Amino acid sequence: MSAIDRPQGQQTKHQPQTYDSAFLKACRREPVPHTPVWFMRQAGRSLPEYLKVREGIPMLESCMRPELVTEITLQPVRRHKVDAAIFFSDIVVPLKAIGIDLDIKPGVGPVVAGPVRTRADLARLRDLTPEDVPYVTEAIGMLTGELGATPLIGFAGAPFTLASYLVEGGPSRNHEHTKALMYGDPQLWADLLDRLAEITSAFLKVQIEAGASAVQLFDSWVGALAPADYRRSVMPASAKVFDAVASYGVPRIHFGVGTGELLGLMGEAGADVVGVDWRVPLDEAARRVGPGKALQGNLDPAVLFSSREAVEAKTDEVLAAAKGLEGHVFNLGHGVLPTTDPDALTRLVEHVHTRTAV
Ligand SMILES: Cc1c2[nH]c(c1CCC(=O)O)Cc1[nH]c(c(CCC(=O)O)c1C)Cc1[nH]c(c(CCC(=O)O)c1C)Cc1[nH]c(c(C)c1CCC(=O)O)C2
Repeated sequence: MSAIDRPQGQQTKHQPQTYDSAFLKACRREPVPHTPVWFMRQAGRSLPEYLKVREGIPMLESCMRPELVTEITLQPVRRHKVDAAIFFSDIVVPLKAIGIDLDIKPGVGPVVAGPVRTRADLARLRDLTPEDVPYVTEAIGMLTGELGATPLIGFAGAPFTLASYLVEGGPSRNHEHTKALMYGDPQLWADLLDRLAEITSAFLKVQIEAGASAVQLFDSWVGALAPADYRRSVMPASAKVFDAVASYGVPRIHFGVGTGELLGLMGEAGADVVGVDWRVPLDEAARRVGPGKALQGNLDPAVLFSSREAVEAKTDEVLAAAKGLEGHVFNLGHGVLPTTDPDALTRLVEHVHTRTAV
């Protein structure tokens, strides 16, 4: 029996009242009253109310203010009536919390002052404890009170994607330093990923213990790897993260971009729900992932810039491909693009709910 099949999460401080939500039911592959919907990056620049409260506050600082985090996390739930909230934070927050000198530059992304490329650099990655991120525990406590029956999704960056930022020193198209380390010094690479798996596991545990009802592990850039390299050099670390949180019984979602060839392995790593970008239709994704897993996805976020009719037609295509799935959580194939019309997102939620209502 896998952790997710257990009748009720054991230490469900994580909100027993969310247990019967459509989102958690779909993750558990149980029948749902309608297909649940949430959007990666649903909080953020597409919302005028977000831009207003963030004015003059740097991104990382905003992640450390529990009241602001609570407000920003709730904004898309209020506006769009999505079926789940995602905690407002960033994948580099735990790295910052253990003392890595980094910043999030607007329009660029995370930038690391001293890249991690040697064994001496690795020693800078110390363990994360709950005391390093008190603002996370505090914000989630506030949020679960406000959210009631709506589940909160906690998240973290997967070891490969975090390593890519640390080794490159910032965002990268080709991940050349990262791959140089992975192929050139496999032992140092394995040790780095293992260290990151421990930090990531600790960060997810903090969120679950504070009240998150599900977690998503973002391996956004792992689609840069071939399956054999993924299996050898990445999967053990990602599997370690999934194992570390298995006993909580909360659904574990795994997502990456351009991962069509990796979907089966990403499921095998230990996910209960596999996220799919828009490049592979969900029926084909289900064949690649195999039985016993739910899928999440997968409308191309750029489709939201087309006409209402076109958005509905493309959404219906996604829903048709999802018809026979054991469990489906509707989402975009990647994050909401910053210039998306928020009304298009609200209409999309309503459309999916109406079309799939039983
Ligand atoms: C790769 C990655 C990062 N961060 C994240 C990922 C994985 C998801 C993905 O694949 O997109 C995860 C993330 N980052 C943020 C969230 C918030 C929750 C949500 O989804 O609503 C989540 C889930 C807030 C954020 N994280 C960031 C913003 C934008 C900063 C701002 O609003 O000023 C937000 C809302 C900054 C960030 N942080 C990162 C990037 C690439 C950027 C964008 C840089 C830019 O275009 O300005 C690293």
